[in-house]
Amino acid sequence: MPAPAIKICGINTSAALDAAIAARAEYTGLVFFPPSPRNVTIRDAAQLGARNAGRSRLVGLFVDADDATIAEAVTAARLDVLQLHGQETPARAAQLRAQFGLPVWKALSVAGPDDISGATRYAGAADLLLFDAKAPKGAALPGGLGLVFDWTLLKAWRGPTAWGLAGGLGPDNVADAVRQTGAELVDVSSGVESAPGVKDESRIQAFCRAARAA
Ligand SMILES: O=C(O)c1ccccc1N[C@@H]1O[C@H](COP(=O)(O)O)[C@@H](O)[C@H]1O
Repeated sequence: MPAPAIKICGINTSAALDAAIAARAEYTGLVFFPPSPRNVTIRDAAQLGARNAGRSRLVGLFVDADDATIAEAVTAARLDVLQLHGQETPARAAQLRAQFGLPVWKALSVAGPDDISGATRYAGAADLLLFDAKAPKGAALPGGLGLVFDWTLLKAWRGPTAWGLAGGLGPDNVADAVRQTGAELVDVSSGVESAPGVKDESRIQAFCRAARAA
């Protein structure tokens, strides 16, 4: 089984970006969602994009954002990928892909078997599906909560679209997650932090090492 690609999300400082790149994460993520403790301003995003300078593929995370918000972020940070983490429909995903000419990753909340089977509706609209745990009703954020879902549900996944695993991953469970699911990509945010929004360099390194050793 090939090692999964790795995305470290919620990068909001130069030190965190450098740590993710040093640990050879293929993707780094910037959160453009003001309620998140990981939210970056356009000014931060521009600085991080310039510092990244193509060393990792930069993913912009949006939650039901409008076109102007996405356009400003794409330009400022020189984003490589759009991650849609809200209620975006297949039509909206396809429209954003065409409009910005960038790959689109659609995050899907998983709580039961229907959430896996329903993902096929994004075939042809999204370039990658990111299966994440469903946030509880009333949660402040739709992701980044450190919640794990039942990975055995993924055994039923039969779609044609590339996919990745997110939700409650960390240095201690990522190898098991990869072995159990065969995920092509793993995505982590809170599991490599010392506090919400504060990335921990040693946890980033441990996560990447464990994911590759799976
Ligand atoms: O990280 C956030 O603050 C965030 C905000 C809004 C939507 C998604 C968010 N994070 C993404 O959620 C998953 C799982 O995160 P975690 O590893 O369980 O903390 C991941 O894709 C994050 O990028």
